Amino acid sequence: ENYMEMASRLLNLAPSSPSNYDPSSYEPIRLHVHMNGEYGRCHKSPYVLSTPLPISSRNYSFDSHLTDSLLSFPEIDSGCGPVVGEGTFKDFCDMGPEKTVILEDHDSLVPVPSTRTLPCSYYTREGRRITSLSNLIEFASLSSAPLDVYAVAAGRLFQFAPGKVGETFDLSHLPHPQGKKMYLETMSVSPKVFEIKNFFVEEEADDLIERAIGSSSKTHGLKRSTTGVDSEQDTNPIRTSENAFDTSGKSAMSLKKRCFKILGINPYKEDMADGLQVLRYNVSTAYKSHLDYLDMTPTSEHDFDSSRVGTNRFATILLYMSDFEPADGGETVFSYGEPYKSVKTPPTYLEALEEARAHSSLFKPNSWEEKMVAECRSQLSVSPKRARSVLFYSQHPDGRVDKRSKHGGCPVLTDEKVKWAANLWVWNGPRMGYSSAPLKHADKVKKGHKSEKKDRAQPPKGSIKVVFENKGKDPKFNGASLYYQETLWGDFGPGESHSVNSFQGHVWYVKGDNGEVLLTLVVGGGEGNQRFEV
Ligand SMILES: O=C(O)CCC(=O)C(=O)O
Ligand SMILES: [Fe+2]
Repeated sequence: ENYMEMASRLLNLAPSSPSNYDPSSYEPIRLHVHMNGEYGRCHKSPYVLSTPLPISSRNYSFDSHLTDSLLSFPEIDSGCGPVVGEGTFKDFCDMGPEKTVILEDHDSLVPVPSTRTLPCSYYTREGRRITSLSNLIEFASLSSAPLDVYAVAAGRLFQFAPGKVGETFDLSHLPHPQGKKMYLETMSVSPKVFEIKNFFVEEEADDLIERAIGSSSKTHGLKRSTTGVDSEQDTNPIRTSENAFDTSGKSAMSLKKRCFKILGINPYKEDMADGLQVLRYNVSTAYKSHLDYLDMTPTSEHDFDSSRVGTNRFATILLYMSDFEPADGGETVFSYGEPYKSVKTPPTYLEALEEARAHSSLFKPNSWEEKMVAECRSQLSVSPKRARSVLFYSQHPDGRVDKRSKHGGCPVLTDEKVKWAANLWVWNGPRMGYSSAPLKHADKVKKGHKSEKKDRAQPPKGSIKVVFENKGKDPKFNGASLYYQETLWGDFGPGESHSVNSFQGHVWYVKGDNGEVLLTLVVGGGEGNQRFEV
C-alpha cells in the first residue's frame, strides 16, 4: 500500500477545529520526555504542556496533538533525534516510508497537524499506553514529580528503559492469577534482560509440563529439535534439547496473552508470536548460544529486516518450570551480559573452562558443550527456578537487531533433574507467512539495489495466497490446529479460516487435539489463490 497516499488520506481526518479546545479545564502538566527505550531524557528542565490539547482527543488524535505540542519545544526537537545531535523529534516519530512497519492499526494513525508526519505514541515508564489527555492527567497526578513519558515511533513497539542493573519496574497494574504484584528487575542493561517477578504460578508450570508429556504423538509431542526446514529427521547440531509447541492449552494461551500485556502490546495479536514452545533438557543436553532474531534466508519471500519495514523476533519471554541449583547447570546464559548477583566473584572464562573439564565424562574435550559450560560460569546466567521468568529483547527500539542479545541454554550437568522451560517469541509485527506480513518488496529489486539482488539464491517465485478453512463438516477436526512446518499458525477448529502467503512446495499440517497429523498440505504451483477446505 502506498504510504504517501495513506498519509494524505489521513490528513483529512486530523481534527483541528479550535472548538475542541477547552482551556478552562486545563492545568499545566510537567513531563520528562524520553525516546523509546532510552533511560536518559531528551531535555534538561521539565516540559510544561502549555498548549492545551483538545480535551476530547483520544487514542490516535491524542498522539497527534501531543506530538505537535512537543515539536514546539526546541530542546526536545533537537535533543530527541535518532542519534544524539542528529535528526529531529519529528523524524524520530516518523521514520519515513522505508522504515515504518505497517502494524494492524496503521490506518488509524493521525498525522501531526503542523508537519503532516506520523506521530509518536506515548507510554509510561511501566509500558502503559497513554491514550487520552485525561489519561495523561491521571498518570501525572500520581506523583508530584514530572511524569516520565516514553515516545514510541509510529510502527514501533514500546521497550523498557532501565538505567542500571537492579532497577525495578512496577507492573502491579497487570492481573496475576493469585493477585500477586508483578514487577521487572533489571539483570542487564545491554543486552536488555529482566527477571519478571511473579509472572506465572506453579500450577501453570505443572500444566505446561503435563501437556507436553501427555502429547505422546511422534510429530507434535516432545522430540529432538530440528532445524525447521524439511527436517523431520535432520536434528539440529547446536540444539540437543527436545521441544514441543503447546497449541491450545488453557495455561499456554493465558500465558501468551500475559506476555503481550507485559510488553505493552494491547490488544493481544495472535499473528505477532510463535506458539508457546516447551523445552526439555536431559543431562548433557544444551542449546548453543544464538540470536533469536532470524537470519534473512535468501530464499524466503518474507522481509526479515526489522530495521526497515520487515518483521522479525523482537522479544523473548522465557519460563522455567524446574528448580535447579548452580551446580546442576541448565542456566540461560547471555554471552554479552555481566554476571548478576548469582555469582559474587565470577571465574574468568579460562578458569571456568578448567572447571568444566571436570565434567569430562559428559562432553567430548573441546566440544561446544564444554566451552559453553565455561561461558555459563563467567557471564550473566539465570538458573532455572520453578515459575521463574525472564524477558529480553532481540531488537533495539528502532528495529535494528541487538547482537548483544546472544544467549543459550547451558548444558544440564545432573542426571537427577530434568530442565523444563518454555519460551515465547514475540515479533515486532505480523510474523512470517501471515497475509498481513511484509514481503520483500518487488520495487527494491526493480530499483536495482545490487546487494539485494545478489542475496537472492534464486529468482523470486510468486507468493501464492492460500486460504485454509474448516467448514465444520468433519468432527475429526474439532480442536484442530494449523501448522507451518514446526510452527503453530493458529487454531483450526470448526468455522476457523486462515489466509496466508505461501509458496509452491511449502508444507502445512493440520494437527488434531492431541497433536497427531490429520492432514499434510503441500502448496502446488501455478498462478492465483488456492483453497484447502475440510
Ligand atoms: O533453554 C534456555 O535456557 C534457552 C532457550 C532459548 O534460547 C530458546 O529457546 O530460544
Ligand atoms: Fe533463544
